[in-house]
Amino acid sequence: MGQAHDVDPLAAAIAPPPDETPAAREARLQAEAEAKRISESIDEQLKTEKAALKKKKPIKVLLLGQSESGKSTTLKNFQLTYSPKAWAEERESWRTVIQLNLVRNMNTILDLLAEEMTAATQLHVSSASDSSDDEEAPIAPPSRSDGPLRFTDQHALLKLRLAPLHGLQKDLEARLGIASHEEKENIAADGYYLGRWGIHVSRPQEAFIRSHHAWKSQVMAPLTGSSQRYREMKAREATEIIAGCAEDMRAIWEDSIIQQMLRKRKLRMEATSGFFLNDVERIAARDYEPSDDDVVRARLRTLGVQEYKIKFEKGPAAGSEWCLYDVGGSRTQRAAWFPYFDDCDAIIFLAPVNCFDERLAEDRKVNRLEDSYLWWKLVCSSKLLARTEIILFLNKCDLLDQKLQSGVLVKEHVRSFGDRPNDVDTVSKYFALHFKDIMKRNSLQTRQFRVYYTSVIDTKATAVTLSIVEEAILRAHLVAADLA
Ligand SMILES: Nc1nc2c(ncn2[C@@H]2O[C@H](COP(=O)(O)OP(=O)(O)OP(=O)(O)O)[C@@H](O)[C@H]2O)c(=O)[nH]1
Ligand SMILES: [Mg+2]
Repeated sequence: MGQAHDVDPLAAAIAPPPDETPAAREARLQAEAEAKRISESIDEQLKTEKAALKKKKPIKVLLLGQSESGKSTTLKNFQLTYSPKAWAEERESWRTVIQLNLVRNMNTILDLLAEEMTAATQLHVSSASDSSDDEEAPIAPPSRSDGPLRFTDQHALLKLRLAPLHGLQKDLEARLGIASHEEKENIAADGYYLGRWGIHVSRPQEAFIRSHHAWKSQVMAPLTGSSQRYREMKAREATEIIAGCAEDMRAIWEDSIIQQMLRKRKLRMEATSGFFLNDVERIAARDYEPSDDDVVRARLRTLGVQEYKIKFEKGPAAGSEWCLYDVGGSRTQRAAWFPYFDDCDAIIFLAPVNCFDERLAEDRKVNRLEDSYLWWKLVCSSKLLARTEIILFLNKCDLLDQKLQSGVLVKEHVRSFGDRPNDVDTVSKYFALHFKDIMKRNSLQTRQFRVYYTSVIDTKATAVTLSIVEEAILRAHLVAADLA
């Protein structure tokens, strides 16, 4: 009885008949082998289809790095290099942003001028000690070691004539759907210190975008009837005001007392984001068309995470679609990065190397280079990114070069640098070694350290870098698909 229970009914059902002839056995074995072959080929096909599907999925690339590291500028380089038709179609929409950048540059100077002129008059009236508490001041107060600024009536006149630019700034922001006063606490805390000698001068408040679709459609989307006429009228009005102010803007910018004032305030306008004052004449022309370089240099802060789909028109990835995610880089926005780590093919991490002597406005105790190291470590050690390709752009090498040439010594800010030569090559390689070391220590599995020394406002050089990066990302995507 016990034995009867041990017989497997299925095995019994498929077992060959006890009286099977050799010919029948041969036929059965052949049929079984054929069935196995078909089953294996179906499995193989399923695997290939799954991999093909994964390969077809858009490649996802995340651009990470602190604010003003150059993420949005890198994204623009991707668009310019790989999607030139779409880029050309959008170029026009950047005119308003560039006008806004220029007007804001000038208003920064006018605000300082107003402050200095008031201070100069007060100096005559009273010798009362003004507060030296500059923590909250948007721009550093005048340094007392500089000589007095000898303003003339001409300065007062220019200031008066350029007064309409304040209203125009608001108008342009409104046209772009920009909320420059919204979330003021974030914005106010988001100015870096541009002090040439490490003295902390925060940059003027910036406007930001929530959605690139939104602002582009504000200036580009076809409208009808009175809305379209109103928009065209506002655009013409802005162009006219700027054209009318062009000469005065140039006069202010080139004025020696104004330059002295900026030096005194330790504000290097040329190093600030979205600087266009050297191009006043060109941009203020009524028929101004933004050049590729202008668009690449135009500055709009990113808020949140912006998704860009780029259809590659050329290169090894031609025909494929990539999803690039451009994120806001200030500290308050970094929590929004994490959900995008999942299912991401590659990360391009931007670290500005010129900022070794600057501090975060969000936290004035934190050095900007240290902040990059910290977030690089977080990215390298993330479990979700364990198999993601990570590429490092040590960016703003051009500004690093300028800073070193102006006499800033790295060893005074990064003690471990010691007595190495204070040149751009040695300094950037030294920083790269540190990033490499962090990656090695913190990656969950061995990964290749891919580093590029970039100045992403140089579109030609960046196109070359991107072609190498493109291949690496493509390869990583295919390998990941085959492993899926
Ligand atoms: N000189 C120089 N300027 C650069 C370089 N990269 C970016 N910039 C400028 O730096 C400013 C900030 O660049 P963005 O690309 O807007 O910075 P971001 O990382 O997107 O900043 P958030 O949107 O605030 O996170 C812009 O005005 C750029 O033109 C560079 O390599 N060299
Ligand atoms: Mg950005």
